[in-house]
Amino acid sequence: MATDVAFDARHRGAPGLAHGGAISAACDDLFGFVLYLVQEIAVTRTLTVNYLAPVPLGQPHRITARLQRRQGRRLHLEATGTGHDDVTRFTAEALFLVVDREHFTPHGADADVLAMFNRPPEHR
Ligand SMILES: CCCCCCCCCCCCCC(=O)SCCNC(=O)CCNC(=O)[C@H](O)C(C)(C)COP(=O)(O)OP(=O)(O)OC[C@H]1O[C@@H](n2cnc3c(N)ncnc32)[C@H](O)[C@@H]1OP(=O)(O)O
Repeated sequence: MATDVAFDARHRGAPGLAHGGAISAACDDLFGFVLYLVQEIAVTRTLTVNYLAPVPLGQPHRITARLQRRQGRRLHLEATGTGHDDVTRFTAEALFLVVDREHFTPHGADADVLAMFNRPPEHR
């Protein structure tokens, strides 16, 4: 699974650079899309981002994510963020835990929860 993202002024941390939280969110979000490929309902338990180099605003980066291994309910995912200049500026590792649909039903409208399992959400 891959996405191209160019962080912009909304994601600014230090002047001219993307905030680490925005980078982390982008990785977590893409991991959520990997779940559609592996056909598992799961949520993030841990997320570790390795910030290897500053990420300039306005420069497209390709984030690729994949399931690295599975161990029972535990899904180990990994991601890499690389600029068009071939510089890898961040990587991420996450542990997702498989949950039942009931994990979501107390919090969202039934139709919204059902729709989430039928198709990926609109890309934001
Ligand atoms: C079909 C396609 C559908 C796709 C759509 C999907 C939905 C999309 C959603 C989009 C999402 C997008 C992303 C988002 O934004 S997800 C949003 C952010 N995440 C959350 O809100 C999750 C909040 N946390 C929880 O709800 C609970 O903690 C969960 C449900 C995760 C686990 O609570 P639960 O009570 O169930 O489990 P447990 O605590 O007994 O642990 C279970 C097992 O795991 C082992 N363990 C725990 N920690 C670690 C660790 N650090 N290293 C190694 N192992 C660890 C633990 O020892 C145990 O092992 P075992 O004893 O069983 O052997």
